[in-house]
Amino acid sequence: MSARRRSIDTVFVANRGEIALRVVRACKEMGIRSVVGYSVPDADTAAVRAADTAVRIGPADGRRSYLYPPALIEAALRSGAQAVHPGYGFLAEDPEFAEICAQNGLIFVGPEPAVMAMLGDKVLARRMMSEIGVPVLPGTAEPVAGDRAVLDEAARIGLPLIIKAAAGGGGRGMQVVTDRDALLPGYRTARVSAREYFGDDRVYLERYWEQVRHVEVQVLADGHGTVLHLGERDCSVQRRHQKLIEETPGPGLPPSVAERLAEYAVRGARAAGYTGAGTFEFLVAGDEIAFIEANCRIQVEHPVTEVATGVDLVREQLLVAAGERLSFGQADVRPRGTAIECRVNAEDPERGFVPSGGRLDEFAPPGGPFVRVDTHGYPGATVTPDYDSLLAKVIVWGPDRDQALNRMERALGEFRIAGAGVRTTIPLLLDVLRDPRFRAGACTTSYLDGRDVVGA
Ligand SMILES: Nc1ncc2cc(-c3cccc4ccccc34)c(N3CC[C@@H](N)C3)nc2n1
Ligand SMILES: [Ca+2]
Repeated sequence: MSARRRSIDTVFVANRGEIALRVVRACKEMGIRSVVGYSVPDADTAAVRAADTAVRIGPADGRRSYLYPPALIEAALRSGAQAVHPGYGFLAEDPEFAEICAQNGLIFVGPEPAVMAMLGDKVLARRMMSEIGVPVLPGTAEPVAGDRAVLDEAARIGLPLIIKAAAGGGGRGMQVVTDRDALLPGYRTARVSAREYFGDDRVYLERYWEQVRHVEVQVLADGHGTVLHLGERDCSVQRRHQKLIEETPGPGLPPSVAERLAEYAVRGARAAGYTGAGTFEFLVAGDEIAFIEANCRIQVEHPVTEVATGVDLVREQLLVAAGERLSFGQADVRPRGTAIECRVNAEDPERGFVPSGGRLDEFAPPGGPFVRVDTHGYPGATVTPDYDSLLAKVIVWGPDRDQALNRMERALGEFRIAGAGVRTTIPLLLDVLRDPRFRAGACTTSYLDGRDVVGA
């Protein structure tokens, strides 16, 4: 069934920070009116300043603003919007919110609610991918229920294993179990975390794969049967499940493995009936691949793919949401060179990465050839640690990885950020960029945990 075309002349942005500004910018370039919803502390942010209009949606507390559908829907309807862009985080992957938008005659910029619900359930997503022949790790076909089941399934799967929330994502609440005695305590902890973080305590087991790389594939699908991939992003350099550096192509990734990853992602998106921009995450070691989860949102690191391919993913999201056919095919997607993103967080690396907001007395992003900075910061802005600590994303392009890395080092060195109490992760990023092991492209997911790196 082909999507019908629906005209969008106003978009309500149900988000904040740099991604809200990113959506506003795409709207401006498309001649679409943008309306940003903001909470009290966000009244004078870059996104509010850039949007055509802005509507206050509630207090600082996310549960009564960015996470509160009645406030968001009411603001969207009052602003005359036909569509709601959820960004990432908050309600971006919440099927109920997508459903509420539809019930109120609003186009939700993302996949259908049922598709989001299926892919957002990690057990269902794993099962679907396995059924269409995509490799997954040994694990449970259902959420585990009860101590006996945990012990039996763990004996079948083997150790080490990882316990994950079925409704989870991004690594939050995961428990890695290396010996049998830690199984039941790990199971209980995982269930408490799952209930606390996601309001759903179902957990499942997977064999834990160490010394792997974390590689995700960007897909883009319209409502007329076209499903494309836009290449991969290596996200192995993370700290406590917070990605620090993302890059394309995957360093040392054999082309045959990259092709298989892309094919698996397209196969999964097509099987799920996916529409819009989505990401399929895999673990990779050598030529071994395992699917782990899918994301139904635009991701923080989407600029890496935009810079390498020249495709504006937010523009494409809005066109697909309006029922348009994609204007290009797979043969037109030709990633070039190397693109790298570093996330600059307002955290203090010297003090355990505690959030370190404050007034930005000095804020001068880098520039020069092939440097892009996506940020909501500006001189005089106050960065509130009320929400997340992401302050800026520095993305660079180079004809090869070495030149891109040199450019990133130069750009980060140029970034001037100062203010009372404001600290950022730039020093840590520079350390990583200068680390010969990172330069050699040999980092696995355990790199920053102090556990070492292995050959690519
Ligand atoms: N069966 C199995 N084995 C190893 C894994 C390794 C990761 C992983 C991926 C990237 C960074 C990590 C840092 C610490 C611990 C784990 C990771 C992982 N993640 C973490 C976040 C989410 N996107 C998927 N799932 C895994 N699953
Ligand atoms: Ca995820």
